[in-house]
Amino acid sequence: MTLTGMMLIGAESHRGRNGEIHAIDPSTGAALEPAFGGGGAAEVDRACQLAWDAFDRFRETAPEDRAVFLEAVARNILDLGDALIVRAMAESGLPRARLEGERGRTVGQLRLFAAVVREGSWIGARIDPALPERAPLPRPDLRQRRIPLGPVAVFGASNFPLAFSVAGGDTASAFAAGCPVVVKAHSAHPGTSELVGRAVQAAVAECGLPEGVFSLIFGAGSSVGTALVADPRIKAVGFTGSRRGGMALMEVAAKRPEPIPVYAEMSSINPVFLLPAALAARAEALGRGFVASLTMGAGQFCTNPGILLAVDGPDLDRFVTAAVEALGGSAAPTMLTPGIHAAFDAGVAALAGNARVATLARGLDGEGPNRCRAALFATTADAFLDDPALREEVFGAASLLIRCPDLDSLRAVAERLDGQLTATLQMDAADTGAAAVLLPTLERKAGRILANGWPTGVEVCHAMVHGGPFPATSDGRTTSVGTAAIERFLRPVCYQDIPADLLPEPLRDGNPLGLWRRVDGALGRH
Ligand SMILES: NC(=O)C1=CN([C@@H]2O[C@H](COP(=O)(O)OP(=O)(O)OC[C@H]3O[C@@H](n4cnc5c(N)ncnc54)[C@H](O)[C@@H]3O)[C@@H](O)[C@H]2O)C=CC1
Ligand SMILES: O=C(O)CCC(=O)C(=O)O
Repeated sequence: MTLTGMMLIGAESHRGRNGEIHAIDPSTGAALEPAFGGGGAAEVDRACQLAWDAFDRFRETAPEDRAVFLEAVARNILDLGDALIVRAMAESGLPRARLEGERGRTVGQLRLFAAVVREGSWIGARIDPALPERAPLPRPDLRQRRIPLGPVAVFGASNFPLAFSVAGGDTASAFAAGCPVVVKAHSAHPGTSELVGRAVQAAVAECGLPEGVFSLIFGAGSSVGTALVADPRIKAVGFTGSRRGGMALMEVAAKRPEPIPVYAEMSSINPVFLLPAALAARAEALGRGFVASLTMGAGQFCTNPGILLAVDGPDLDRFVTAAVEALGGSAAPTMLTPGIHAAFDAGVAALAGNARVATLARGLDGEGPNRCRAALFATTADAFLDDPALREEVFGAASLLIRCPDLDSLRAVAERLDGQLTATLQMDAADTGAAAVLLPTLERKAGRILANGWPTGVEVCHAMVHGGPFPATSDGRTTSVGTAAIERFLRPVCYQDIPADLLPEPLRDGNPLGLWRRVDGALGRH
């Protein structure tokens, strides 16, 4: 498929006239063809109107039809073949194996949501039949189901050009819920976005859905994103990116005459607790495992292990020796964009220049622009507690070890952490007591707590939580990965004494869709 540089507004291709966006190959710094025309208020207005016009029909599609649509998107993405991978490699600097894996995850995610839609428990059907004889007052007939919120604005993330972008988790879960989607493409990978966007657009047509189910808009700067979130026909937002960007969009959403939810996944430093018995038993292996997790993908994961906490002593020194050796030999991969590289270098320079922070190791330097030289720093618990700057995310392969005098101090540091996507315990059986003391704190701080693994690598499944209290996300009640992500785009409606022939199918007597329903309190397929 030849790239056109055009936006996709419903069924049409449309060239934007608000400036030009060129992808940059971060490994060379060269601009890639074609130029993508930026959108503006007119394109946002048209896409939102089409999405609104599509909403009532799309939301009432039968579960089977919506599932078939999600599967068609997955199939069309695969049908793009190697051209998609080649373009994504050029635009992101990410290696082939990583992008092929990410494509598998993206397609798997769409198919998983198709299965969720068919299974139907997301509808949340509840029926409390009327009790006309109840004294002192009769109970009316009450039936509840969940309906989609309305058109959703999705912001593609730079660091996952497939799995968190045009047809990524936000889009898949919004479609599954029955929401039309207007995507604001990330300017770092416009070609990848157009290719995937065309795969979605074709699936909409193949499935006979209204064209407004999907649109894709380009735009440099903040105006397209702001206009999209401000548009009254948009009813929710999915975002993965910087804290500054997420907060700006939350503000736009909150200031609307009708405020809307923004599900923004923003910044996390993902503490790893190296507990004493685990350190004593396997300090060297932990050091190497940590560096592998830290440096994977140039550390460009929001789940990257950005701080380590441990009680100071000889076992921690063994860990440091192993980590320093591994990190000192780590190659310098290309980062996603010149901006992300510059932000990484600035964050590393700030840590290196902090008088209370020691530089333990730097990775190898590399040829060419935008290389990520990994970095490991150390500080004390007191310094960490005193200096809020040490709690900020440095996006990329940089981490800070906090040497604590004892377990009480380690817990005090944990108490002062901001909200996190993950918290990791490296522990042996003899650490169970220390872990039990930390656990309530970690539950309050993080969306996912792991033992004896590393936080990078998020399984797409039913039990996953990829979320957490602010600032990890704007709404810690939800997840952006896994099937529970559908919950973000639904709200309950109760039908009281509504005549049977007006009731939506999921709530009709006889359970025509064969759903799991809670009838008079009892859950069953009735
Ligand atoms: N926590 C995470 O998962 C991630 C964090 N980042 C952080 O974000 C930094 C910049 O990377 P980007 O991926 O470009 O993220 P970004 O937050 O700058 O941009 C993401 C998207 O939001 C839009 N946007 C940003 N600010 C906006 C505003 N004020 N109004 C309207 N739209 C706005 C952008 O146009 C883009 O489409 C990185 O250096 C890193 O620190 C980046 C990727 C993932
Ligand atoms: O590691 C993953 O699979 C997800 C990470 C993520 O959401 C991110 O880096 O933005």
